[in-house]
Amino acid sequence: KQHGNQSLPPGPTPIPVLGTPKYMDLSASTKNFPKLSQKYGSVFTIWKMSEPVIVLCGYETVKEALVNHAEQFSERPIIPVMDLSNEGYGLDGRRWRPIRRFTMTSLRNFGMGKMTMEKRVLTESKYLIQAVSETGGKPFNPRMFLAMAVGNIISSVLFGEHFDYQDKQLEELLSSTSRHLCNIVPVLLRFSVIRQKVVKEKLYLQNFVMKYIKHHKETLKPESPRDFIDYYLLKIKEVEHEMDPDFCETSLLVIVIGLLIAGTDTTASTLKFSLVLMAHYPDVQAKVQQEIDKTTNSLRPPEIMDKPQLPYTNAVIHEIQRVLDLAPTTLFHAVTEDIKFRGYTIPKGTTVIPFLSSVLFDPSQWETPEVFNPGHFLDEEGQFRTRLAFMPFSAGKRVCLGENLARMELFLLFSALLQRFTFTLPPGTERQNSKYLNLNKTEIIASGQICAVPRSLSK
Ligand code: HEM
Repeated sequence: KQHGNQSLPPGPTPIPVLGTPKYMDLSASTKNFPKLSQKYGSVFTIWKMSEPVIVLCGYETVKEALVNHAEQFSERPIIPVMDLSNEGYGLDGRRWRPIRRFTMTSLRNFGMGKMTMEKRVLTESKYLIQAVSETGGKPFNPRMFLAMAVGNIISSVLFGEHFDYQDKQLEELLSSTSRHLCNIVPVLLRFSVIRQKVVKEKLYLQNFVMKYIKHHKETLKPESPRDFIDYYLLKIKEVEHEMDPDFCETSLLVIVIGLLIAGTDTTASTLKFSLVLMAHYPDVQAKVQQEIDKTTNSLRPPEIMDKPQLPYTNAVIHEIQRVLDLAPTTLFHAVTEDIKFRGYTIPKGTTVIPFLSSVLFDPSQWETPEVFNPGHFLDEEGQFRTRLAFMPFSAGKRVCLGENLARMELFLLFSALLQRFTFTLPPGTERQNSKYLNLNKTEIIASGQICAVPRSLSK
């Protein structure tokens, strides 16, 4: 197809002005994109009105773009909802590079010191276990508890706050962040998002976070930063002599809100899906429990240092993330300059969609792509093996900034819960196969119920 005098990848013919609206409906992308890819190949063009949008399919293609041409594919198109009030500072704004670098380093620093990230997660897992045990084995939807646990972890990291599970503030915060994320991650599209509402939620989040920034400024001790806001405030002081510093209170506010939105519902939904899946696959669950019992001797919750002794558990968590495919079209990318890719020309600024589903289900990469199979991540000796096509966090310069935290949360919370409880389907509910589970993810995450039957820990 000709766009100007350059050759774009092929694709369905756009309707003048409207483009290809059918294919811009991302909630249908898992259905539509494979068909388009079959017809036009692993790189094709769809149209958002009169703007071309390039879709990348399959492990080889996505890797070639995001990893081999990482720099060129590292830009973001402007997402109006996100751009509303961030004044160019957000992680998708013009100034993302230094802010992203700083944020990653500070999150990594929480791996050290008194209150390590692991300790924060382990502390929270106790509250979660308590809340789950109070359901007394009766059917319940664990979604809210999981969101509260994960919300508490990120708020402890960002501003040192732990909320009680009954606290209305936490509930408000969670529903606010979750409605925001729905705009971005189609599998989480449960609520109809009205623009006005988004603006209101944003204001709520702004006021909420501003209160903490104010309090932190008043109580900051430069020699002992307590959390992310403290680190950031110190950085602001360090660069305040600069003419137009990237680090200022506006960018702090934008980043903290961004982290709250990106860091809560993603992990909580993955955990929710994990528990329901375990109820549908009792053999897998029993094997995980056996491995955990053997390693921890039934007494203490699993820790990160146990991971090498828990290859099966680790494989199960990876396989859950693969089949969940939480962000099928990830966040949009854009190219930094005119580039040649696979014989085509993609003009500077063009939106690019790396279609992660097509990587996580790529038949050339997975033995049984459509089937839940922890064996994908195990070698012949039953040891854990990484797979290059495991990209639920995407890849390259824009790979999920919270990947380490998310993986730590998934491992610690999932294994702590399975150590204490056996998750079963409510009486009268039938077990389902991979196909059903694949087709009903949104429903399962939103409203699926399970029972948590306490296990008797021997010794
Ligand atoms: C299971 C949990 C999670 C999944 C599956 C996930 C997945 C993703 C994906 C696919 C992207 C887009 C990458 C791209 O553009 O190619 C992303 C971006 C991002 N994630 Fe996550 N994420 C998770 C948890 C978290 C957590 C816990 C945090 C916060 C601490 C977080 C913070 C972010 C941020 C800030 C970005 C934007 C990065 C940038 O634009 O430079 N995520 N995530």
